[in-house]
Amino acid sequence: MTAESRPRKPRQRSTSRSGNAPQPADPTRDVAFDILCGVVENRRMLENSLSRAATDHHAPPRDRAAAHRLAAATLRHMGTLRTLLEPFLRKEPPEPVRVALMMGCAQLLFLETPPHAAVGTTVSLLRRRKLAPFAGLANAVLRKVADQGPALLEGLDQSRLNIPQWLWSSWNGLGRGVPRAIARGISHEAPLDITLRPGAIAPEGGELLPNGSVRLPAGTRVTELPGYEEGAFWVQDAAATLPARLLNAQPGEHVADLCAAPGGKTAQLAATGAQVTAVEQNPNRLTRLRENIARLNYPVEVVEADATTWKPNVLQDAILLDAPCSATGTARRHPDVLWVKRPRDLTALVAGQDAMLEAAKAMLKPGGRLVYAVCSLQEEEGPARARAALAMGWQASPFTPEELPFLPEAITPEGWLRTHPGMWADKGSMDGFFAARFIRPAD
Ligand SMILES: C[S@@+](CC[C@H](N)C(=O)[O-])C[C@H]1O[C@@H](n2cnc3c(N)ncnc32)[C@H](O)[C@@H]1O
Repeated sequence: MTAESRPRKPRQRSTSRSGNAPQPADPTRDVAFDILCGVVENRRMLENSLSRAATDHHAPPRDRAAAHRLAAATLRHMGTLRTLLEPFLRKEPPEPVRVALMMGCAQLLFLETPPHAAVGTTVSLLRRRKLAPFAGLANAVLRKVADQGPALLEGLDQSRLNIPQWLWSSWNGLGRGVPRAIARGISHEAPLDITLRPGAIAPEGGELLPNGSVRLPAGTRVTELPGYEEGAFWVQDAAATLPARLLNAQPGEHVADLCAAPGGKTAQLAATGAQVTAVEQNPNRLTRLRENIARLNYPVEVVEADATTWKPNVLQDAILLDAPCSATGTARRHPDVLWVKRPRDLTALVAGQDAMLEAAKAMLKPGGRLVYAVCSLQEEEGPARARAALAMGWQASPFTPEELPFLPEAITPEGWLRTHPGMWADKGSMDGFFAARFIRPAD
């Protein structure tokens, strides 16, 4: 039974102003509901709503984590849930009511919540949120879904329904069958991947992946693993380890990590013995980066700066540019990305990526190496940026399959890296990354 499916003991009671009986408090579902309304109604990213909602509802860490998983499960199956509910709704309900119904359905169909709990808590939620007139509808609809839902699911093309049309079409360019493979990869909660500090011992129960990452079951709380406080490892998806690996930093080299927070790639670079400078602009993320580097105790210089204007004291031997992007490659960990991002968001992101590619030239020694990386599946942010870099005067330095002997299929004919959530399907999948390597030509 998952954390969010456990029947909860009412801790306090809140009285609805609609004149109904007092409703039991349920911070898990209150927080999940707020997160989902933020995504669906305001295109707000899950992480941006979570802290505020958890504070508003006085949700302790356990409820916060359960709310996160419940909201993520609803978002992961949202296309399916909308379609499945359609025949049970004679009139279009207000969007918050639909959100509550989808959350109830997700519990019934994907989280093994007992029907009485899924139905009862949804009815209570609507009453707490001044949506009491829809409580009867929710009761009737969710009871029907509990009965008929599993059979109805079998007739639905869930992979197709759970991916917005514009993303599905954009992924067709990745190859025949790839959009469906990606959709399948996204449909499961992602496991926890960690990268071990050299010489550290893997926590018990972890699976060693071919790239050296250690994979733990979804829902594992990283801070509770032995070795976390001592800095024995850091959180990093298996695919996210590849760009820094392909930069091939050497002991003593000056290496800049542009756009560094929360610092997974910074840690990888520091572990090689290179002299690493981590550049990050966002103050909140900078704090996380500093905390992570302090926990890992690596001698990294952390700089608060804009990567488009930062000037290093010495020209660098190598640069990793992990540019801000649409993050569509991380949809299995952040399914809100699917419903928050729009095609028009790409314009500003692409302009920023080009500005960083241009600026990085002046930071590097002639002959120095640059790896450009994005956790995006979008052509505009990947191959198109690699071509733009060549037009800016960068010289191509293609990756070879021999550099990734455990994943040669991720190296494209152009010598770029392309991973996606359809890869390593038998092992629990991986995030989508694009990377390309360049050399700064001699002047
Ligand atoms: C994809 S994330 C980096 C992930 C990181 N490299 C890692 O492996 O943990 C992109 C980061 O770029 C930062 N960023 C965005 N614009 C920036 C800029 N102009 N200069 C420096 N950092 C920037 C964001 O705050 C964010 O932390």
